[in-house]
Amino acid sequence: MSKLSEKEIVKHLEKLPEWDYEDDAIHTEYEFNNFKDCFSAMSRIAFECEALNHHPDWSNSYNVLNISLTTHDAGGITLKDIKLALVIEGIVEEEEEE
Ligand SMILES: C[C@H](O)[C@H](O)[C@H]1CNC2=NC(N)=NC(=O)C2=N1
Repeated sequence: MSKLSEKEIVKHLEKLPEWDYEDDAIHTEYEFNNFKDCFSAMSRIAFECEALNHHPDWSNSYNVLNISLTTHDAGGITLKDIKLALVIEGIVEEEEEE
């Protein structure tokens, strides 16, 4: 899969207002009510990543989750990153509503 142009990335990020684009990756940070909710979201995201065979660079500190997405094989941002970010948004939205 080839990497997206900067113009294409900016266009896709219109659907992902909480995500920033920097250094050939897209980034966001989530703050949950507590560690349990954060880890629960991480667990659900992990299974989706496996299903998509596309994995995040992420870090967790107590109730905060930082996620960066890039396609290592392509050396930049591809549709796989946009798709996974949309899936992650859906999971986090559900997690926050529970
Ligand atoms: C063989 C290669 O590692 C796999 O196709 C997948 C695994 N998960 C991946 N995840 C991400 N973010 N980028 C990749 O290029 C990638 N490649």
